[in-house]
Amino acid sequence: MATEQTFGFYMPTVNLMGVGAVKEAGPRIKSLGSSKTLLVTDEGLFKMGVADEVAAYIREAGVDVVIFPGAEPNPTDLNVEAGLTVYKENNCDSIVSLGGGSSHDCAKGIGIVATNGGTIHNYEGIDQSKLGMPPFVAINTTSGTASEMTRFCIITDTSRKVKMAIVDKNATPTVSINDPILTVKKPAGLTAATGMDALTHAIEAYVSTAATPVTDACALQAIRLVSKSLRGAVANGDDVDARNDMTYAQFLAGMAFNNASLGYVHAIAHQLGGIYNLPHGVCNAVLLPHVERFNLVAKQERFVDIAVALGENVSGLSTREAAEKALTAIEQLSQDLGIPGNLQALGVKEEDFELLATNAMKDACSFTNPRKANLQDIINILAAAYEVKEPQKAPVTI
Ligand SMILES: NC(=O)c1ccc[n+]([C@@H]2O[C@H](COP(=O)([O-])OP(=O)(O)OC[C@H]3O[C@@H](n4cnc5c(N)ncnc54)[C@H](O)[C@@H]3O)[C@@H](O)[C@H]2O)c1
Ligand SMILES: [Fe+2]
Repeated sequence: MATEQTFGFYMPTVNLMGVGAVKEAGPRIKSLGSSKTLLVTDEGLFKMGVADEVAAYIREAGVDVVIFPGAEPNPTDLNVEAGLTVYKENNCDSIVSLGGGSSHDCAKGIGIVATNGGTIHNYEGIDQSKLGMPPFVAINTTSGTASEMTRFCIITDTSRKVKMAIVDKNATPTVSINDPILTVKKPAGLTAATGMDALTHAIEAYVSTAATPVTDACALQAIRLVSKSLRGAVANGDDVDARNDMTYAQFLAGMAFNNASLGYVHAIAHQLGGIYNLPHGVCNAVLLPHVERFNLVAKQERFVDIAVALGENVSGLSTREAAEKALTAIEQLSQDLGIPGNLQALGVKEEDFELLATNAMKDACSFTNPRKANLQDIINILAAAYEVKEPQKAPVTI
């Protein structure tokens, strides 16, 4: 008889998509009862003037704004502390995050500690907080992490050099906003990296031990959209149709992994981010074919579905041959996008493999990987991903 297990489905209450959606930020935060909001963003978007533009929409709606541009890429516990101080000193009563995963996760960290107290380290793991965050509108600009709609919050513990995975229903924003126009200025390298992050979310969710028919539908459509439009979005950033497809792809992938969770790609990538501060999407892209080669025996039929969703012709092939097509399609996509071919090119050191593997096995994302690995298996995956292959001609700058 099957073991009892309940599957939930989490996402924000309201999710706004499409050209012009960003203008809704003001009315939405106002309607949540706010009179003064903390706008959490990163330095890059602040310097580009995007934060001021969004602040103007919020002020137009009659809500005061304090901008905190202190979310660093791979945001840290120190960023959360600094943002929390600004939130409290200014008596803010809500949060708006603007940016990619780093801004949203930093903002979630601020929100969780603002209502629950303590420090962000207290909330590592699954559902460790008691209270919901303040009213929270998340505006996405990267089409990758889907953090604007997930209950995941990834914060680097600077003393341990570990990315803490905080998976908490209370970390879900109240409203998510995806306006493809905000993604048009993304450079090709960032588009490639964040797009591969979205693909990794979809694939890890599809082969996860917690997948359901609902998450499967989201994951497969996300993979189809990435296959259709990621190359185009990287080749021509002004292609709004490709950008729009990628906002839906990353959102659908978010719906999938927010509920089915992830696997060893993310569990290992979090450690690479924590130790070397590397871009999250690039780490995932390099690890993805190697982890899924390890996973192949666990879910062969599912890899056939992935191959088909990636546009591969599998007719006449055995299940095993067709499943392999998923791996070659992933590698071909990475190569077309100019993603670095191996971990060595990213500056990863072989002497760190054991520490990386040990910490990856403790990461909350590892629990739903379809094939159980021991320490040596993870070290072997790292070693395979480390090997030198053809150097890539980058649009990806790391
Ligand atoms: N919470 C989640 O569900 C979740 C899921 C996956 C990854 N993550 C985390 O998210 C982080 C990565 O986030 P990310 O990949 O979205 O990137 P990011 O937020 O770190 O941003 C990277 C850079 O892109 C710039 N940028 C952002 N939007 C831009 C735009 N439209 N035009 C030009 N430049 C732009 C930023 O200024 C920044 O310098 C990592 O810390 C990762 O661990 C979180
Ligand atoms: Fe990710």
